[in-house]
Amino acid sequence: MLQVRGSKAGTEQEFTANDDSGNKLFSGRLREAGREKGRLEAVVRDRLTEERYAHVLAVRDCAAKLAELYGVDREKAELAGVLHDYARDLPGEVLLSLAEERGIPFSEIDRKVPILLHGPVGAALVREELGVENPEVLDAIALHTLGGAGMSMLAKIVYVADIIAADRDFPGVNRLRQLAGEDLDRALVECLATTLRYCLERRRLIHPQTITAWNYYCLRD
Ligand SMILES: Nc1ncnc2c1ncn2[C@@H]1O[C@H](COP(=O)(O)OP(=O)(O)O)[C@@H](O)[C@H]1O
Repeated sequence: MLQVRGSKAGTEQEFTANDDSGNKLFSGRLREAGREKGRLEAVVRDRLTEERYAHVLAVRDCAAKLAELYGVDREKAELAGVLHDYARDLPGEVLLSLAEERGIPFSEIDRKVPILLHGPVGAALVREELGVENPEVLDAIALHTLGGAGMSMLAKIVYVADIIAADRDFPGVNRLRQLAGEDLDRALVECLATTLRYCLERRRLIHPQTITAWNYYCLRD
């Protein structure tokens, strides 16, 4: 479990967290977000629908298990898991204007499907609002929907966990879960394939970043 220490000061709380080696992952002042003092989850819960919050907890737990399995820092995996959908319930026009204000690049496809910006915008917001500083955690949040070339182990774990978490239910998910327990890179490729197949079958747009990721990992297979 992510250790987040909170100390009440007026209507704000000071949050800090360290990784397994004691390095600071983040510290920041947050407005008091709920009755569970000191719990980052409460901050996230207030931003999301009930269903989305349940998904976030499932991704956190799945990412923690994968991190243990693959020797990745569990605290970072839990932090990225809890925060990955921080911007997921913001309206499309808000995501676009937040991206524009922060100089986050976006394409014609992002303009058409602005929800695809919730990863990079979420990463920017958790840095600004929660003081999350760890670049690997921020990167994992930014890449969790579209993937990308040269992902870190942490980013791969969060990407895969988002697709195979306990709340997900679609044909083939159990095979992906089994694969994730055996070979993270193969699981990543199969999860990318699942997303691409999903979009193709519905004749949806496909973001080029996911195609870049697909080609990158297929070339390395
Ligand atoms: N690479 C992609 N290109 C285009 N659309 C995508 C891509 N990846 C995901 N999507 C679509 O974007 C929406 C949001 O994705 P995501 O947040 O991962 O889904 P979910 O709501 O299941 O958590 C979904 O409708 C999904 O199908």
